[in-house]
Amino acid sequence: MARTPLLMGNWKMYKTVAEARSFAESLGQQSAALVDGVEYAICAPYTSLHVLRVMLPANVKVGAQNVYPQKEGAYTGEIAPGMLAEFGTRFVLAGHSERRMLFNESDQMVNHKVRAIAEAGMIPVLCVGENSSQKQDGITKEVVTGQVQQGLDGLSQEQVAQAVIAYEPVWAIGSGKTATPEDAQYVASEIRALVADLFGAEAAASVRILYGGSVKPDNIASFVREADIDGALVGGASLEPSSFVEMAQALKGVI
Ligand SMILES: O=C(CO)COP(=O)(O)O
Repeated sequence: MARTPLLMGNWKMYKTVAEARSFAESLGQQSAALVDGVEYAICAPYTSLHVLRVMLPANVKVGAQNVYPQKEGAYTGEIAPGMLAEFGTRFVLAGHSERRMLFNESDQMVNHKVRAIAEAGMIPVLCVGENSSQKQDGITKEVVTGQVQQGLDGLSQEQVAQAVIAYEPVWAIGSGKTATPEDAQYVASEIRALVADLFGAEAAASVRILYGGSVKPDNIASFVREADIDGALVGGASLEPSSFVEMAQALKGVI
């Protein structure tokens, strides 16, 4: 497969700097178990980005979970893309369902963030997914492709080729329930087909699509084995170095 698989943790609002340091130390001790041929990343709270950048093994990249889409200005409490890029942040999440729901982020705001992240030279991770009532109504494809179309609007073909899209069904997040690999593959294939329509075949062949939602060491391989799923965005199971390493090991057979 031409696309490098990506195992990405999303720590959400967990871990102090001291806890992040001890995670990085522990992962460093086990770094030989991080199989080659996979790209690794941890999206951490802003406060832990620096310690992770300094202490994580070299093959584990640092990501942020949010950003404000302005270069600078009177935006009390916000963080600009350039501030993240300055010390080596590689990925930034945009449009995670928790931000869409709890902080009322619209598709338009998500799109501004995606553009600002790409313009600052980092890789946007556009998060999309249907909620349970949308799933029951049978409109998963419409919801997800709508979010992707609006989220990527205005990016260049090259920026889309570099980007990451995370398909996370809202009902699967933190619930212990997952999509079936077949359903996740179907949605991922629809996302890739839409990217091909909007940005061309080359961008569609390069963009990485992750599955997220209750991914664990014992189920990650079943998703990443699917043709259009290039990795996983993992919440709870990314918090312990041991389960992060177990997920890396589980990918051995499927890359
Ligand atoms: O929201 C998620 C990652 O962004 C998924 O969280 P869980 O892996 O804890 O279900």
